[in-house]
Amino acid sequence: VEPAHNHVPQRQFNLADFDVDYTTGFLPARPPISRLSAEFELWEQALDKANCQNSVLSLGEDYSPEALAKRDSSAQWRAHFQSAPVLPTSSLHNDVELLRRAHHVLAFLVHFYVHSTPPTPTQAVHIPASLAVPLVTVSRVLGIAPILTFADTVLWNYALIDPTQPLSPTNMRFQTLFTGTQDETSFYLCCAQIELRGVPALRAISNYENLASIGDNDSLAKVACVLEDVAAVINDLTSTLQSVRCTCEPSVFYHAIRPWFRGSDASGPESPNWVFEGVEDSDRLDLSGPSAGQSSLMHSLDVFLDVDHSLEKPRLPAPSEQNQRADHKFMKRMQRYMPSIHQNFLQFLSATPRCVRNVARCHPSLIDPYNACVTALKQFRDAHLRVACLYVVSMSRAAPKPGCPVGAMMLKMQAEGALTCPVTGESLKRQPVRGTGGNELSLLLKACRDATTRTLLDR
Ligand code: HEM
Repeated sequence: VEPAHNHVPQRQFNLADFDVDYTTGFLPARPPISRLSAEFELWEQALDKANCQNSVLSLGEDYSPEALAKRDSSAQWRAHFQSAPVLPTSSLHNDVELLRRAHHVLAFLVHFYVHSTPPTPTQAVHIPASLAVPLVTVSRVLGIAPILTFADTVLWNYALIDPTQPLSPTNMRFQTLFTGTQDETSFYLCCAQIELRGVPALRAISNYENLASIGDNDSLAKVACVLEDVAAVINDLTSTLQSVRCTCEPSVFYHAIRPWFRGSDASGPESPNWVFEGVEDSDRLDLSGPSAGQSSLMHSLDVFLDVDHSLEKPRLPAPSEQNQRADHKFMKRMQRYMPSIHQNFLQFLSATPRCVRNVARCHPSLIDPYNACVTALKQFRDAHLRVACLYVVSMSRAAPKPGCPVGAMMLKMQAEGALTCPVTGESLKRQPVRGTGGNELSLLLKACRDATTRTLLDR
């Protein structure tokens, strides 16, 4: 019996059906809109006050004199939402660009609201209904989690520097920033550059899916070309990822930018969840912070190559004890933080009748090109582990730099033998280093890397 993948595909694979553009990929081809209509000025004006060089807000966990000087203006900014009306959103529901802008604005406002509040770790953070209800409503229409996502910070956050020129890494800026630093811009830019460089891989995958048949020499040569193109893209993604080190300072990332990203679960399972006032079942919402782990491009590469992060398929070498302790559901869960149409894209891709790993297994000439792709992705994850270690793990262990009052205060307290910080109440015991989604970081990243290695085929 001929394998199923040899037959003419029953389905056309069309990127455009999934709102994936042939030149900009998962980034919208039309630049995201920059303001909602007048009826939503309540939100837009609040964002204006938070999103500028002289923002009225400061990080609640920052006890520097400059931050303390903004405590009153921060409190006033937040108080405004406690008495603000719950604006109806139905006028946005038929326009995906307006819905995305609303999600972007509201999700940034929620993070500004939560993280400008001085922390009280034993008490739940309450998000007022004026923010919580419209955010949950527009999120349900978009089919995306009601929190700041990779889409809000990168995909739906760009603007063209010169609107007469096409989108490119040198012709983009970002509309909303927590810190206004060049480091934050560079971090989003690195992610956007990866999305753009990934587009030829998406086109190659779509060409593969649409090949009339697979089996004859001509079609096998075409599959080998697809795999070579995808491997070249992944190698470039690794260089782009590493280039972030030149433009984004680890201490700025760790101490000034990343605290704004923290989601409801960032301090681990025991910390109280955020409460969305006016929302039923608020405790069942998906509320992890934004992560490039939500990049549909990276998931597309995994799905195309059949990387099994869930440890469901029999692969060798068997997962280590450490791999088994990691959160196997992380990558699957991150898909809920993508726009639903991109989730559908991944589902469609994963349901392919011609999984390229199976095809390569049946055709020895494809094993090397296939393994070269998987090796490139494994090398991306090795490089990513080093970046995450430099920006997160080492920063969490390093003595704080001068000018980092939060870290300095915590160290002083620790030296004096205190178990909890008297100001924030935070435990001073050494905690496992967690990702923005609350996962134990190195366990998770190594498990993702090792799942990639297990995808390699034997020669
Ligand atoms: C300074 C740069 C970066 C740092 C510090 C960093 C850090 C992290 C951390 C802490 C995680 C754990 C999951 C979580 O968010 O909770 C993670 C996951 C992830 N990140 Fe990054 N990241 C960086 C840049 C990027 C870029 C540019 C990409 C590519 C788009 C990327 C792709 C991923 C992916 C795909 C995951 C899921 C785990 C995996 O697939 O290995 N990261 N990252």
